[in-house]
Amino acid sequence: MSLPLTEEQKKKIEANRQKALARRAGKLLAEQPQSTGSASSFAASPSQSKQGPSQNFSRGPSKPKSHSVLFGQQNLGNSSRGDQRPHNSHHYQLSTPEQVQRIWKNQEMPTACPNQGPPNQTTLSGLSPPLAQGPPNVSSQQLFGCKISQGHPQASCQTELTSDANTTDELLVKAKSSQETPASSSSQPTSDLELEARTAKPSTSGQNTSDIHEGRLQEKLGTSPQKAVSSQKGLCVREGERFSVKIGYNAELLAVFKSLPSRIYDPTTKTWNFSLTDYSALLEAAQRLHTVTLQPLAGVDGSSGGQIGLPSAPSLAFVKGRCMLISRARFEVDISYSEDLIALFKQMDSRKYDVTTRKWNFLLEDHNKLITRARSLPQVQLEPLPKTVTLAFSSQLEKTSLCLTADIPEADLSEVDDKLVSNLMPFQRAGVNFAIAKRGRLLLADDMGLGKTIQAICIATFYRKEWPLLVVVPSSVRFTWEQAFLRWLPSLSPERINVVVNGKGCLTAGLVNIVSFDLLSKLERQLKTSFKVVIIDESHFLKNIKTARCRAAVPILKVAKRVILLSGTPAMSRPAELYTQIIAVKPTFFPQFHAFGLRYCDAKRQHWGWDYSGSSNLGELKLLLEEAIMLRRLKSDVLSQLPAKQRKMVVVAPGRISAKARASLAAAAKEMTRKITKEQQKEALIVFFNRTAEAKIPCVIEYILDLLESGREKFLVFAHHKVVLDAITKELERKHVPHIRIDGSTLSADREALCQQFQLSERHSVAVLSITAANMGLTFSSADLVVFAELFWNPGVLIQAEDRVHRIGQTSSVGIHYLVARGTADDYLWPLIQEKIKVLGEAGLSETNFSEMTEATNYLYKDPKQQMIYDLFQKSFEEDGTDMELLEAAESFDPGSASGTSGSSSCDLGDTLDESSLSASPPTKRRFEFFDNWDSFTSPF
Ligand SMILES: Nc1ncnc2c1ncn2[C@@H]1O[C@H](COP(=O)(O)OP(=O)(O)OP(=O)(O)O)[C@@H](O)[C@H]1O
Repeated sequence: MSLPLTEEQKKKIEANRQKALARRAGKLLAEQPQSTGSASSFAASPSQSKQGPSQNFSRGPSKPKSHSVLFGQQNLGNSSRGDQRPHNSHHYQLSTPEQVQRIWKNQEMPTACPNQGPPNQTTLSGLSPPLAQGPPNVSSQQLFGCKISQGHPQASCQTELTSDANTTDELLVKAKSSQETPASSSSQPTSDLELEARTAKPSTSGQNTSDIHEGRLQEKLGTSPQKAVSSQKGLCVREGERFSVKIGYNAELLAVFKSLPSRIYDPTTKTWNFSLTDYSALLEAAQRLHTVTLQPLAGVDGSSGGQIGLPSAPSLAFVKGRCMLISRARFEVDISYSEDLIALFKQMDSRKYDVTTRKWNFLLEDHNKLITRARSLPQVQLEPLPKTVTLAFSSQLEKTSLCLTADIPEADLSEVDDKLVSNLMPFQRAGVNFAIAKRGRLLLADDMGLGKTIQAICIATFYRKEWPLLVVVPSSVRFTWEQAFLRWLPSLSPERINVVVNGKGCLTAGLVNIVSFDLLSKLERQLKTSFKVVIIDESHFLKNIKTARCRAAVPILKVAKRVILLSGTPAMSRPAELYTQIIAVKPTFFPQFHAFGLRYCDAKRQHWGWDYSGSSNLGELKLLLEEAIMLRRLKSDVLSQLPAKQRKMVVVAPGRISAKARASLAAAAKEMTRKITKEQQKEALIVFFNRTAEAKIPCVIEYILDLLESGREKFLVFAHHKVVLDAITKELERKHVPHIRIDGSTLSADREALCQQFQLSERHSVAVLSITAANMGLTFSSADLVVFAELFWNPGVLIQAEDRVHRIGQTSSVGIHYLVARGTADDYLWPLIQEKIKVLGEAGLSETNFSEMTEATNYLYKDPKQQMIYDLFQKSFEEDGTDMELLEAAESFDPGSASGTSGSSSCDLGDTLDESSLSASPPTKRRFEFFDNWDSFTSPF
């Protein structure tokens, strides 16, 4: 109990109170006898007593009397503008920049505050990270190592705040003298000086610093430091509907924490947090602990006694929050309750209150007005929308259009080849309009298979006057792009297209230059002048700035006038992956990654640096990207415009076929053109067919790996030769890609189970299937892509195989990719298939038209020998029994053998496979189940 004060004591107290230290006052309070319970009231803002989470506060018995005032004010003027998030509020702040600098110089510890500038950037509010509360089951010894480093495992035991010690000590001495009497807890308001003294000792663990100072103080006073260090200081910090306690490890307090029902331990900040309903109980329990002094929530008194005659909390209430975009037209304010702010909100004509989120939202045109007026409220700190957002939506900020979609004008495409323009589907035309409205800089992120290629060619052609054009693509699709240019731009002569095939190629040899990512990084130094128009296919390949491909592409994109990025999966797992693509399109958007990371990657400071792997404010990010950079349509959005099946001929890179494989192919082709017996010719054809399989393996694997890297999750790969099936499965195993395999050796009983396994799999999955053994009777409708690694001479079988995914249960448009390698048997098989389909179509037996994909394949049969081979193919595959011979040859083909139907060693297969992948497999039970099922030529739908 306090003794009555004499007049003289009161005067002395009044004189010194202005310089008293908060810590000392807290200590004195902790030493006061506890009062008995009575009904508590929240002395914080009146608003809190009327509305908001505080309405739910449980009312508890008596509380410490002056904590909330002594610690309740913060030096608001020093708050960093970026420091908006309640859970990052800082509790010890310095009064002057000089103090800040002095302290910072002595402070090497990284902070845990995500609201700071980039790593190593010194800012005021970074000075006081939350005190580390010992995690469960971790002793203080383990956690802190030594006393001074308490609060942060990284803290140096040598930490000393020498530079400001004199100033602080002086204040402490004065404070001490003022506290010689119990009147130090008197009812006078806390002065600025007192606050200054209190806040002049920031540290990573508040307590450490103050302990040092108090230790010095005790030394100066010749008293024992025992008392000064006996009580551990901490404080409560409001975080929306909850509050956290920032304090070093204290076993007794930890036991209290664990007794509270709403407790949550946050391992990132190493603090405990609680529901406000447990606030009174916690303060009361902490009050009983002699080893702990807890600063209550700013402006809130959870006790019955409340304040010790000091001004009540309304004037101390302080709220921080920020604006978030919630649609093209509106933004929302995310902030805790403030009566003044609500009054301001109510002045806004466009105000709306969302009862679900319990937040207010406004038209964008009210944004600037609201922010300006909120700045005049001293206890409100409202962060505006980021500059990038306000710039992107500047027209709405001036005057909000209520239109929820941007008005995109129709582009004039009269200069673009009519063949292309007239073939654009309506949504593709809209995509081209969007791109041109964005002046040729965009990320076209349409779902896979929606025809990004045709749109990109159209957009690039709109800027044809600025060509030469650079097209950077995954290596496996270089020739597919060449085909697409030839197909859609008849005005472009084939010689003007330059596909760079190796490191000796020239990047600028054509009007259209197509290069792989990897070759670009080798050849980019060739560039003397910049490309003004650049297309990047699968632009998510650039997601990691540290990769060679990204380092090569980004400088080219920076200087290009038009940048057309294409990706069906621009970010596969986290927003951070979008960053390079965003700055490639708009370098002025978030020029520093850290700002992007703070807002959209939930950036968190860890002991090793910043962690940007999270995600935050995704709704706003999506709106921002869609407004300024990105166009994304899903298949489901445009399904009515899509055909049920979209076939694509993928010309696989001939460069991948090794010289030796090519030589053996040429030898086999030559053999077929010799005047030999029918039997010999057939044998030569089988060799040619087998050599084709062997030669295609590296290209096939490259293509499959590119698909996986592009985010294709589930697809079917059909092949015919066992050696191809083996190589694919081996590679998938090596890459740990889940897959199933069904071939001639799979038992009937297992087929359905494997099929179900694939159907139900939610992750990546590839079904590796034999064309002949798995082309019918199985349903794989959970996939929407089929890849034919090899061609098969019987189109009926191919279409049956396609229909494993295109069947009842399929809700999407299905993509079919035929991998075709030039200079192989595919040169003959492909037209053979087309020819057969044509005949069937004429007979009304097929709606399928393969030829629509192959208009540009006019390289065939310029040579009479090629015609001879084609004739042989035609004859052989029409004769009864040939199928069986070819099938058996495919099954038993062993690339390592020296027989007439094999020959070269496995090292002929190119540079992506190791020898063992092609080793002969044990004999298997043959099972050729296919037969012509002409019914399947008509769509089941
Ligand atoms: N307007 C069109 N007319 C005819 N065919 C089209 C049209 N649009 C797309 N296609 C065809 O659809 C198939 C898929 O197109 P494309 O390869 O451009 O898709 P994508 O969006 O790039 O897919 P992915 O992301 O998988 O690469 C191709 O065979 C293409 O020729």
